[in-house]
Amino acid sequence: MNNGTKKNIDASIKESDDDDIEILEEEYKENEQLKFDIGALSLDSEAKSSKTSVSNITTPIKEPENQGAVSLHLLSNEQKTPKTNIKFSKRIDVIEEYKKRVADKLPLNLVVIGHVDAGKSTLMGHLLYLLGEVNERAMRQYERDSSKIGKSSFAYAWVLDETGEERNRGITMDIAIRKFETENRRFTLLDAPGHRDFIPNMISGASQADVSILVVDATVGEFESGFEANGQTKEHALLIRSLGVQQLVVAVNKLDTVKWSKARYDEIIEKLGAFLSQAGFKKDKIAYIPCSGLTGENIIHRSPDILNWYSGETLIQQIDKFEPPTRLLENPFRLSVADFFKGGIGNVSGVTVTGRIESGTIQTGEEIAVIPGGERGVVKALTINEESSKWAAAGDSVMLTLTELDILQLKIGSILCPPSQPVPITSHFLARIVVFDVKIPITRGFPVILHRQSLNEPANIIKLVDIINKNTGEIVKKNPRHLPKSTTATVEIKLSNRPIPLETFKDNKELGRIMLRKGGETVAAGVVVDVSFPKLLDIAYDTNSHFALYLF
Ligand SMILES: Nc1nc2c(ncn2[C@@H]2O[C@H](COP(=O)(O)OP(=O)(O)OP(=O)(O)O)[C@@H](O)[C@H]2O)c(=O)[nH]1
Repeated sequence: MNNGTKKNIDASIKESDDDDIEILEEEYKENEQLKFDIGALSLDSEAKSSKTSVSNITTPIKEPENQGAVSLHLLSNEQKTPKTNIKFSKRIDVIEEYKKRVADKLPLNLVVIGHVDAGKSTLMGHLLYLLGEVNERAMRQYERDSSKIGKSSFAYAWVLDETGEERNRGITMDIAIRKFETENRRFTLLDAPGHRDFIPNMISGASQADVSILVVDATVGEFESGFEANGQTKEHALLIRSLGVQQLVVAVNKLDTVKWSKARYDEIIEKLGAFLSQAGFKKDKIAYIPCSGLTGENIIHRSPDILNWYSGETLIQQIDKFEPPTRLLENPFRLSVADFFKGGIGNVSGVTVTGRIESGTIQTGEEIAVIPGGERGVVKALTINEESSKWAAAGDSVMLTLTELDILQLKIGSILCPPSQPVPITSHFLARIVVFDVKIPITRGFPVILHRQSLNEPANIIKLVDIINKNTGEIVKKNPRHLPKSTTATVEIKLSNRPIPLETFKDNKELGRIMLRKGGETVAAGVVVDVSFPKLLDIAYDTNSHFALYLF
């Protein structure tokens, strides 16, 4: 294991706690050797992969046809076992450059979540305005235009809700991205839609986040409807925790509607606190801020006669305290494609891909492969948050213009990676999941939509392997017939239409997280344990040619 990889693993160990979702991650930390043993399904994939020499030999990896019937498919060993200890002869020492960049202010991706109409866009729009990110003229224009259509209360929300449809409907539909800085942090703000119809967009945005603001509406009845079974407060909080977000600021918003009542504030934080601990947030990683996005109270300033019972931080002071996340800088480069289009950045022609770098680094001039497919392209231009750059690193949301690449080879959710270190693709894998508040228990064959970053694909839970005691990690039942709510379990999942790029959590904690949804509700979240399914068949295996024959 190289030092960088070890550092990443150590850091993720430090972050762990002992809650439901954390239990999944615990499995990995007990394992310095990175051996993995799940009951009868014992394997030692890291040991195997570390023996694999990573050569320059690369094989175009073709996406196999639909797996309705049994089909034979060739994969290279390299694809199966990406390794991290490769030295690139890069022109720029990106890790050094990255250190210089963050020495000044730490970059963080911040997602704002919460039930529909909790006031997310208004709060963040107002915050951007108070920070000087929206100029006076534009703000006055928003006020005039919103009042013209009888929606003057939405003026601050319009800073973020930019499309006509969003403004007319008064709801956020897609993720809005803005930048702002506090004294010690440089934020990329992702404003997520609260409406349940747009949860896939919310997942896509939240999967890019390091930290989060959860906005709750303090209005009598509104907090309650966001918090009940069908409300998005709980679902969003569970989703972001499952996506690896550990630090949370809860904005107890619209306190103006309850006359700045301390009793109401206390009631809300008590109810939420109990739930958030269950959802896996550590108490010392959650901060509660009383505020009003509409009046601006306690965003940057506080009037002592309004919140006279509160002496804590303002919203800005609190978010300035978010801690730096662990970036997988030394892992192989991985970018999950969030979107793509024909045309390039500036004068460069080509195909442009947007997404977040999940791990590793990239610089202009480098060659990448698109998985699945194996199509190659060369990075000709790149921007980080719309600013031109020669390089980018894990955690950056980027646009890459690629030349020599056929746009037809791109799909949302494809992974860009170095041709010598391709991400595995799989249509059948083993995962450890936590079952959410499901009405009907999960049974064998259960159909789901699998989410991984921006990718969503139909799949089935084809085998319930075991149920695990969430406190001890021990297997309490093998081959269960069903998985009721709150169970932690190991399951086999099979993609219905096509194989997808996926990595185990221990190889890449960003690409190794999945979310399972059904009928518009999130039914489970978890981590990928093994992607080398079905097991290698001894039909043909030629160690010299670096090829293994797999049966899908
Ligand atoms: N009284 C009061 N109203 C607020 C406050 N914040 C937002 N609102 C109002 O609540 C409504 C919804 O606000 P938005 O900011 O669009 O809510 P949202 O959470 O972004 O909505 P979605 O993104 O669609 O989920 C608007 O009418 C706002 O003016 C507040 O602090 N006090």
